[in-house]
Amino acid sequence: MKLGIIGATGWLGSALGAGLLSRGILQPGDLVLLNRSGPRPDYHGHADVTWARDVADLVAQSDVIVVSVRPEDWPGLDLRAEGRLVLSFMAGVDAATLAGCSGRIVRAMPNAVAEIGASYSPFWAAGGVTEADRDTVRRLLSAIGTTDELRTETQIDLMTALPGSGAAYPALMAVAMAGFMRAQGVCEPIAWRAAEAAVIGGARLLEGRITEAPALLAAYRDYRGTTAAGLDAAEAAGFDRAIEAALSAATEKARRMAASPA
Ligand SMILES: NC(=O)C1=CN([C@@H]2O[C@H](COP(=O)(O)OP(=O)(O)OC[C@H]3O[C@@H](n4cnc5c(N)ncnc54)[C@H](O)[C@@H]3O)[C@@H](O)[C@H]2O)C=CC1
Ligand SMILES: O=C(O)[C@@H]1CCC=N1
Repeated sequence: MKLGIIGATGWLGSALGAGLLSRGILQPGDLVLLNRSGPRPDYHGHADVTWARDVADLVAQSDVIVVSVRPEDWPGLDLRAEGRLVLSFMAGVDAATLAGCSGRIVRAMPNAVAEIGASYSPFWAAGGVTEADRDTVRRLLSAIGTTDELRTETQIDLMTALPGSGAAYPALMAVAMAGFMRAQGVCEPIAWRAAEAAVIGGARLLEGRITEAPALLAAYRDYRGTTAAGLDAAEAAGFDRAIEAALSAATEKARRMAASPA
């Protein structure tokens, strides 16, 4: 299978290319790449990939096409992909808009954790996408982590808001936590290490058992110690409401982008 990646040296396109090659899912000769800055002598340690001249050249050489450009760059792309499977990573560009390229459309929502092969990238398939296409999509997405098929396209906007945000909310928490420590006179490196202990160490304890989060919270509350006091104060200050507002705002933004394409 020849895979064309439009935006092959961008954040996600590059992570996908790296994952496909390092995991041996595709060979360098299977990749047809396009970016705006032109061919590079080395693509993740490989010289023998194909660099397309333009979008039409990429389509002509590819069976499957990944669109990994920013949503605002979609209208200028002029993608004509009749008979091809088109896998879009774009937030807020819906299937009705993508249908203009005449390909078989799948939308996936990866995240920046693709960089370390641990993205959760759920996908949704439009009409006309075959079971073989779905297998292809699962195989491609396995290069950057895990996936599930979603039943409705509207859920892509929700996934854009949550897993799509990648490391953003952990980073937001880390900045607030380290900021508190510094404000209390803790030196910079120790403030960051303290935040890392809570954000990364705590997350590692939950890895693979996230459904146990409510039980873990209950255990801290039952302990009736300092953490229980902190949890109560966070809730009283609107922690849940802040998360809800964040996810609602991001989902709404994705929906607005789809409603009025650039
Ligand atoms: N970065 C993230 O965390 C996430 C991004 N996405 C979606 O993935 C898509 C890609 O995002 P990023 O990789 O972050 O963007 P990026 O800006 O890092 O990469 C996009 C690349 O596309 C290239 N490009 C733009 N127009 C082009 C054209 N006409 N021909 C060839 N190359 C072109 C740009 O030069 C750039 O290298 C976006 O649509 C975004 O909504 C989805 C989930 C998470
Ligand atoms: O912030 C963004 O727009 C990108 C797309 C989806 C998640 N991250």
